[in-house]
Amino acid sequence: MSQESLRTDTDEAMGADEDVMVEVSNLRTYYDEGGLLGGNPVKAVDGVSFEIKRGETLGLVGESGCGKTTLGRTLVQLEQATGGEIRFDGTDITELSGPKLKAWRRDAQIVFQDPDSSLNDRMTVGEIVREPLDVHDWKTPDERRQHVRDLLEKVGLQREHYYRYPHQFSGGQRQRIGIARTLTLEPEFIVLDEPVSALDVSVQAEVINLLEDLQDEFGLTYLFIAHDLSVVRHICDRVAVMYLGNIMEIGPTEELFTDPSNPYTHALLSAIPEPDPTAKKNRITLQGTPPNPRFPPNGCPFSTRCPARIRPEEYRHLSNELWDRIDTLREVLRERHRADRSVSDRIKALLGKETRFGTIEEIYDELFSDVSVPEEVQSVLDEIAEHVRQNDEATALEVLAADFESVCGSEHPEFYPVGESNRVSLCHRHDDSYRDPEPVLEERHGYVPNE
Ligand SMILES: Nc1ncnc2c1ncn2[C@@H]1O[C@H](COP(=O)(O)OP(=O)(O)OP(=O)(O)O)[C@@H](O)[C@H]1O
Repeated sequence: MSQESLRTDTDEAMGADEDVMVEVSNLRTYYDEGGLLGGNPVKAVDGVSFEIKRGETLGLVGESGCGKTTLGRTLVQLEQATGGEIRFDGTDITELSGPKLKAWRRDAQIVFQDPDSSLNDRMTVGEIVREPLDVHDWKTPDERRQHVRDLLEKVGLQREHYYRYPHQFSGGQRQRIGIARTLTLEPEFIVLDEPVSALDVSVQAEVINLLEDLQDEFGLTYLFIAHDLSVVRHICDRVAVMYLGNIMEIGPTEELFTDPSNPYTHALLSAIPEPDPTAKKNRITLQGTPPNPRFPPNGCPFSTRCPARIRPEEYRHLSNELWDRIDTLREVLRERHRADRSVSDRIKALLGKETRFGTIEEIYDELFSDVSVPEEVQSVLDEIAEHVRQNDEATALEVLAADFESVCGSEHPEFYPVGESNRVSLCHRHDDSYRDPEPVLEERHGYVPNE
């Protein structure tokens, strides 16, 4: 489905007259692009599109390093977008500069995870909270002081705290100071980047309640970045699930939690710890770690770890175990292909001596010695081994892809409408030509959603 038809469908599902505040289209934020050494940039945010409605809280979840902070920082222009658009009430803010950018910055603020590192210990609380007003030359000094004292009260501190220093406060109180500072210029939109993760569990709920109260009082719109899925479920109206710079699924919170569609959402939700330690947990265990965002896989971003990856029809009879080993071989070859061999490794390889890479025989011994490998698979493995012996991992990967690859490894999926509200999910399995993720997850991993 194209982005355009996706938008139309989603608009219909959500009610086209909803008041959209932020519209993000095909946004990319790359680091180290065109650096001195050239090479591949870090694709921290790699083409995301979504909307945030006025007054709502959109949650952003995903494993560490998937690009959540970069996306949040790009939305408030602390990071420069590499491509795409961010429209706030229709204006593309990636195009703003100079006084126009400065004026817009009043409307969008960010609360950081760690109140300790975001507050200057040599300034009084009053100076910290007042600073944005000074920068923007807001009204008179007297009115600024008055406004700051009012704000301290609003965030649950006292007016007298104006002359104290941050180190005189607890972690929860320091986060309240940070929140007061973001409110000084009366923003409409706030990115909350893991605002309670650094706090004691006992004060997390208080700060969450404060954020909810402030949202009601000032009509704020939030992007709420979090690791803790139970907090997200409590506070967010909708949730976006991110993996390797992409949004994999986005939709209303309760629906997404009770009826996930994307294999990655299934995996993420199945990893939530069970409150009852004796309960049998129905889990999907993801192998390995996410790929390096400098070298995202071709095709679907989740393809290298997907527990529901589509397999080529002609090899459907192979056992799950053998498929796991073939998938591992692909990852080993990808690693070897990317790894920069040291000079001494190159010399050793040229002299026919052992290098840290190990031989293909050792790898095959590890992977395939205890599984039954049919002849047609063995002949492909032999061909792959021959290329690896010539240090030609690129051709080895091509041979592997030609035989064992499916659409997941070759084509970037499109968004498909799923669930009751037509929320969207990025997965080839939503195409009618393939089986849905759920029966495949059950067959391969014994995983039954919501069991
Ligand atoms: N300034 C930078 N220069 C180069 N790479 C960066 C920079 N900042 C982040 N990255 C990389 O971009 C990717 C996304 O990082 P980001 O911090 O946005 O992820 P995240 O999902 O917020 O992670 P976490 O949950 O651990 O905070 C990571 O691979 C990270 O190493």
